[in-house]
Amino acid sequence: MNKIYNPDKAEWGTVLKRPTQTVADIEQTVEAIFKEVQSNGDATLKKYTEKFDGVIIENLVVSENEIEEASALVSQQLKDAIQLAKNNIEVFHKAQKTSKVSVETANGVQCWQEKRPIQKVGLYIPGGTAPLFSTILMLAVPATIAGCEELVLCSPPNKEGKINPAILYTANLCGVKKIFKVGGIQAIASMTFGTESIPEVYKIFGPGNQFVTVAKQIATKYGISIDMPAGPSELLVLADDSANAAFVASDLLSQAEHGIDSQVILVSTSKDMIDAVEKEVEKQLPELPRKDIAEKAIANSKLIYVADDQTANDLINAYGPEHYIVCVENEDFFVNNIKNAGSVFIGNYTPESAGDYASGTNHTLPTNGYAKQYSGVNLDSFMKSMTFQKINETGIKEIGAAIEIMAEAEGLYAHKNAVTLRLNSLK
Ligand SMILES: NC(=O)c1ccc[n+]([C@@H]2O[C@H](COP(=O)([O-])OP(=O)(O)OC[C@H]3O[C@@H](n4cnc5c(N)ncnc54)[C@H](O)[C@@H]3O)[C@@H](O)[C@H]2O)c1
Ligand SMILES: N[C@H](CO)Cc1c[nH]c[nH+]1
Ligand SMILES: [Zn+2]
Repeated sequence: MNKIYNPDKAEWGTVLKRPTQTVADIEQTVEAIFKEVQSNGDATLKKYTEKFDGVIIENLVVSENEIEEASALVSQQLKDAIQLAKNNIEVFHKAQKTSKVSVETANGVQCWQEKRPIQKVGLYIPGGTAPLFSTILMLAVPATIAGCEELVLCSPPNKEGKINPAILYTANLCGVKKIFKVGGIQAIASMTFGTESIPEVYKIFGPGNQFVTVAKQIATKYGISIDMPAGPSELLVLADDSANAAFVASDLLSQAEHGIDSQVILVSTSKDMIDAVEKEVEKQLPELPRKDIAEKAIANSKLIYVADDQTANDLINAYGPEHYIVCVENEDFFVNNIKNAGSVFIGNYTPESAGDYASGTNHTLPTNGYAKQYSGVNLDSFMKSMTFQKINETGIKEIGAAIEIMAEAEGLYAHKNAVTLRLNSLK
C-alpha cells in the first residue's frame, strides 16, 4: 500500500477511484455476445465457454449423476459447515418476512399491499478463480423462503468441463434442480433470452467479475431485472488505536484475495494504526496461497489518514463501500451516521468473512459505489409488492366526485365516465 493519503474533499473522487472497468468499457463485447446468444443459443454458449473458460462443453446441463458424484466428493466436515451457515441464513432471511399492510383509506375504500414471489429467477454463481458455493446459500435460501417457483443456476465450468463439487452439493442441498455449466457474459445472456437448454428468467441475481456485472446491467435493456451491480469485492475498514492491527490487516487481505480488481481501503485518525496495519499486511500477505492476486488488489488500495471523525464519516459516505468494518471507540457515532454501505461489521471480533459465510446476513452486495442507491440481496429482492383495493357503494360515493373532477381536469373523460356511470346507478 505504502503511500498514506490525506486527501482534501475535492480529491476524494480521484483518490478513491475504483479500479474496475465501466459499462462503457465492456458494453460492446457484452452486446455482441448477447446478440449471438439471442440468435444461436447453445452453440454460442459453447463457443464462448471454449474461448473464455478454455474448455469444450458437450452438454451444458448438469446431470443427476454429476450431482451424486459431487456429494461423495465433499467432506462431512464441509457439509456440516455448509449446514450451519444455511441454518443461520435461513433464520435471518425468514425474519425478514413482513405481514400484509391493509387500511381503510376512506369509508368503504379498503386498500392493501401483499408480496408475491418472482416466479422465475436466475442465480449466477461465480467460479472463475474460486468456486463460491457460499453464494448459492445467499441466493437459493431467500428465493426458496420467498416461494420462487423456478430457480435456474449458472456457473462456469473448470478446465475439465465440470462444476466444482461443493457448488453442486450446495445447489442440491438448497433444492436447485436446473444447473448449467456456463459462466460470464454468456451465462447472463442465456438467462436473459433463454436457449435450447437454458430457460429464460424474470430476474437475475448474483455477484461476479466486471464482465458478469456489466452483462447484468445490459440485461436490463432486454426487459430483465437484476438484484444490483454486485461486482469486484471491496472493503473499507475504519480503525483507531482500539483496533487490533493484525485483525484489520487480515480483513483487508480477505477481500483483496478475491480478484486483482478488488479494492480495500483503510481509514484512520491514527498514523500509528496505519503504520501498524501496513506492517501486518506485509507480514501476512506472503503466507497466502492467493498472494499474487491479493498483492495486485493491494496495489489498487489506499491508506487514508483523516484529521477527525466527521471527515472520516463524510469520506466513507462519499465512497459507499460494499463492506464497512467499524473498529473504533466512537463506534456509535459511525454506526448511527453511515448512510451508504452494503453491509456493516462492528468491533474487533466481527470479521468480514463472517458475513461472507455464516453469520446469516447476505453477501451479495452492491459494489462500485452503488450502495448509495441499492440494497444488498434480501428476502424482498425475490418478491414484488402488489396492491389491492376493494371499494363498496359507500366508498365510491365518498371518493367518486373527486375522481370525476380530477379526470376532467386532465381531459380524460373516459376515466370520469367510469365513475359517473357507477354513481348514477346508485341514485
Ligand atoms: N459484490 C458481491 O456481492 C460479490 C460476492 C462474491 C464475489 N464477488 C466478486 O465476484 C467475482 C468473481 O470473479 P471470477 O472471475 O472469479 O468469477 P466469475 O464467475 O464472476 O467470472 C468468470 C467468467 O468471466 C468470464 N471472463 C473471464 N475473462 C473474460 C474476458 N476477458 N472477457 C469476457 N469474459 C471473460 C468467463 O466467461 C468466466 O467464466 C470477484 O470479482 C469477486 O470479488 C462479488
Ligand atoms: N466477499 C464476497 C462478497 O464481496 C463474498 C464471498 C464469498 N466467498 C467469500 N467471499
Ligand atoms: Zn469474500
